[in-house]
Amino acid sequence: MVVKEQSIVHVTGNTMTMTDRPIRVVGKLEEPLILILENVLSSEECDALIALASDRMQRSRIGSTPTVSDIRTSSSMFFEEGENEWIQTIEARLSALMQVPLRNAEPLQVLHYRPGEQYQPHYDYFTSGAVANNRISTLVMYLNDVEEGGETYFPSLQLSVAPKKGSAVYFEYFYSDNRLNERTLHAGTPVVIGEKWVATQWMRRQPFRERNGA
Ligand SMILES: O=C(O)CCC(=O)C(=O)O
Ligand SMILES: [Fe+2]
Repeated sequence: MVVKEQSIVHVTGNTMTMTDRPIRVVGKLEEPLILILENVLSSEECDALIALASDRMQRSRIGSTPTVSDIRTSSSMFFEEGENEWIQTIEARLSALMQVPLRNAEPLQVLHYRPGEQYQPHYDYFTSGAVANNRISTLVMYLNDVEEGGETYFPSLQLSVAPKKGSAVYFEYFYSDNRLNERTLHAGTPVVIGEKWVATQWMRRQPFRERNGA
């Protein structure tokens, strides 16, 4: 008998209604759980995140590596936890959607890719040594439409998600069978025409934030 492993997010039907807006489930892979979601952010929220992030972007660094890396050629920034009303509203929605308490959330990140820029295949969880409070799930939200390229690609699953403003891809990697976690290897393929803005929410296994309740 093949027993399906517990997932963090439970989905029934094609709409997730526990949040302040109806989020549509337009694609689903069971194991590892991957969801393609529409209507996660409103058009106004996407524009606001880009506007708020724009003058705070820096060339991305990988983890604590002090040097800029070719693995990720985009630029990025982090919002402060609940730093304004937009962020507060969005963070509350993402916590409900991802079914993880807000105190386990990392700060919301924004990434910007120009033509030719990409994020090479990687795991979002940390693989070096014993990590006490590792990441368990990711939501990548697309803040604009990309003319060509810039898909989120899962090479082990041969699954490609095209960016679409307000949509998102969710995946989790908290399985006891590590082969399932490893299938969440993913990349941001090079942008060919246009530019790409995404916001990423990572969740931790245990509380991570100082504020927003213990
Ligand atoms: O840009 C993408 O499509 C993927 C972003 C990503 O993998 C991340 O932020 O961890
Ligand atoms: Fe990633």
